[in-house]
Amino acid sequence: MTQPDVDSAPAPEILLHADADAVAEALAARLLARLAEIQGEGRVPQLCLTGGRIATKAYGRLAEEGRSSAVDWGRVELWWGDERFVPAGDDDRNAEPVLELLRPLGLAAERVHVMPAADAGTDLDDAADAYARELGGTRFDVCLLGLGPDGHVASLFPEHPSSHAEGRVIAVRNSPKPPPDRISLTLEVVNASAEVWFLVSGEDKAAATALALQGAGPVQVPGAGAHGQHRTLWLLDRAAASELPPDLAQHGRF
Ligand SMILES: O=C(O)[C@H](O)[C@@H](O)[C@H](O)[C@H](O)COP(=O)(O)O
Repeated sequence: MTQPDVDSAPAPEILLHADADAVAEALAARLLARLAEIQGEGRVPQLCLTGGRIATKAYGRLAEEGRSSAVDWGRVELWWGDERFVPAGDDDRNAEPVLELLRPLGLAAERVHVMPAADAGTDLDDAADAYARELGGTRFDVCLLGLGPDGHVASLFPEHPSSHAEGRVIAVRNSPKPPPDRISLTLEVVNASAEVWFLVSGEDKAAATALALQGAGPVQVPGAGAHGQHRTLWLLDRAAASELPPDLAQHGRF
C-alpha cells in the first residue's frame, strides 16, 4: 500500500471532551476498539506511547477496562515516543510507571520496547542508536502524543536542536523541560504512523493547541508538525480547546 505524503495527510480531527477524565476515558475506549480491530485483521498492532499526566490517566483506564476487552495483550507491540535518560527506577522515567499500571494486562515482555535507561551501560548517543536499531523500519498503527505548554511533543522542543535534528531516534541534551538528557523519536518516525492521536488537557495547553492547529511551523511548535498518514486526532478537553477559533472548535464534538 502506498502511503500519502505528510503534505497530503488528512486534516486533523478535533474531538472535544469535558475534562481530563473524559479525555482519558475516550482514549481508552478508542484504543481498545482500534487494537481489537487491527488484531481482527490478523496483524500485531504497533502502538507508540507517550509520557505525561493525561496519558498516565488514560493508561489507568486502559488497565481497568483492557482485561475484559477483546484485545489479546500478548499480541500488542509497545514502543515509546520519548524517554528521560535517567537510571531505571528513577521517578522521572516515562516507561516504568506505565508498565506498572499496565501489568494486569499481561503484556508479552519481548514485545515491550522500552528506551534504554542511563544505568544500562551505554552513553546517551549509543542508547539512541540502539533504540533506532530496535525500531528498524517499524511504522506505528497508533502513535500517542502529549503536547507541552510550549508546544513540544515527545522530546522535540521549540527552537531547540531537537526540533530540527535529522535521524529517526535522537539524543536530546539541555532539554528545557527537566531532566536535561533524553531520547526521542523524530517527526520522521511519528509522521510515518498510520494514526497520530494527541491527548491534551488543561488551560496551560490552550495557546500551544491553538498554534499547532493553525499551521504554526514545526520548529516553533513541534506539535504543529506531527500528523498521521491516515488520521490525526486531537482529543482535547474544554480548557485545552479554549483558545481555538470558533470555526475550528465548532468542528469538535462533545
Ligand atoms: O517526557 C516527557 O516529558 C513527555 O513525554 C512529554 O512530551 C509530555 O508528553 C508532554 O509534556 C505532555 O505532558 P503532560 O500531559 O504531563 O502535560
